[in-house]
Amino acid sequence: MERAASPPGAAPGFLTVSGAEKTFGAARVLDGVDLSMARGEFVSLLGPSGCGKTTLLRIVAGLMAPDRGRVVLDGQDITRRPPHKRDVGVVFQSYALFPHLDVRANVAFGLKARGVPAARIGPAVERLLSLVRMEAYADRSVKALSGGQQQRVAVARALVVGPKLLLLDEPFSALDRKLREAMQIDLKRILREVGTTAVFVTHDQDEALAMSDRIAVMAGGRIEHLGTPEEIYERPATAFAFSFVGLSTRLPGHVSAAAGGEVVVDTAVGQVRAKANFLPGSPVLVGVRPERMVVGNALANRIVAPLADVVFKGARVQLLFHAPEGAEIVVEAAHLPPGAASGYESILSFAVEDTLVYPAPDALPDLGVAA
Ligand SMILES: Nc1ncnc2c1ncn2[C@@H]1O[C@H](COP(=O)(O)OP(=O)(O)OP(=O)(O)O)[C@@H](O)[C@H]1O
Repeated sequence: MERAASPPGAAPGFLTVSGAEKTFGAARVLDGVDLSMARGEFVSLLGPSGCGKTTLLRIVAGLMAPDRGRVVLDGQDITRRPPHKRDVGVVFQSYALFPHLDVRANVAFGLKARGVPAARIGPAVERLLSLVRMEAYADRSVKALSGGQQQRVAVARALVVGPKLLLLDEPFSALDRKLREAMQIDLKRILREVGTTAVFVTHDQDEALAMSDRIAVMAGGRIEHLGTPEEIYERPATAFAFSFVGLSTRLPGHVSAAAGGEVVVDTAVGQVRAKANFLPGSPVLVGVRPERMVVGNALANRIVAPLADVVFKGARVQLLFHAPEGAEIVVEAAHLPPGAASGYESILSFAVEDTLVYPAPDALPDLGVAA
């Protein structure tokens, strides 16, 4: 997977949000958020509807003041600075272009407003139009553009003034899937070329995994895990992050033995071992990714469950097994096991190292409205 890497040796701290809190009435929407980003980095805020992503973005943009906390950009405390004095560009889901202006005038707008001489505006606008591949549409009214084209113009308009930071709030959510994927690749290329630091709000985990240097998984006004896509997927820090990102098997259980950094967990479908530290008797949630589980007894942890359903995914198949108490076991395999049919009792196995264990949430995590 190719990602725009942060410049070598770049330390976090180009953008720092510390202790951000925001309450609306009785609702605490941000509950002490800390976020530190390196120059040139692309970070996605990922989480279910209402978790506070947009509120955090608006605080960084200066469109809303935090009740507590600070925002520092490139060494300057901008917490109380108005939006237009922050050097921050914003692209929203709705394109918010000026409908009475053509594409070129929309992109030129920010430079004109800053009193940049006309001789410098022309080349800057042409460069941005070429970057977003909209040169051929420069004279067209923005009303005569498709959604994807309008969003390209919105990105060009935000970048033309050379902001230190670009904030994007679900910019592709109105686009169909194919166009959205094309725009993701394009935006990555554009930001790499300009080297702009960006914060990207999405509730679409595939989008976050595909685009980000790091992802901040948010829930209930907090960042649950901030890490690279690989870290977030392979070693999520919390049961929520594990459950929200990717498909997963989640089995409730109790620790029956613990020694030397390893635990044994009793689940409704069998005993499993994992590398973790919990006291015996602790209620836990065992987690396994679908591609880490195999049909058959090849690996050390073995459970038995009946096959409930098969979902063909083209090159792969997803096998769904039922565990008691409503838990579902998901296995991704290259092909259907011979003789597999609904109700077929199977041994499923997975490695001790691939078995994740979390403190049992009060209830299985509420994933909100996923993409
Ligand atoms: N100005 C406001 N006044 C009152 N409540 C607000 C205000 N802005 C946001 N909220 C509430 O704060 C919570 C978090 O909103 P926010 O827009 O940050 O969530 P989000 O994670 O971006 O969700 P979504 O993906 O649905 O946009 C929501 O419950 C929302 O209703």
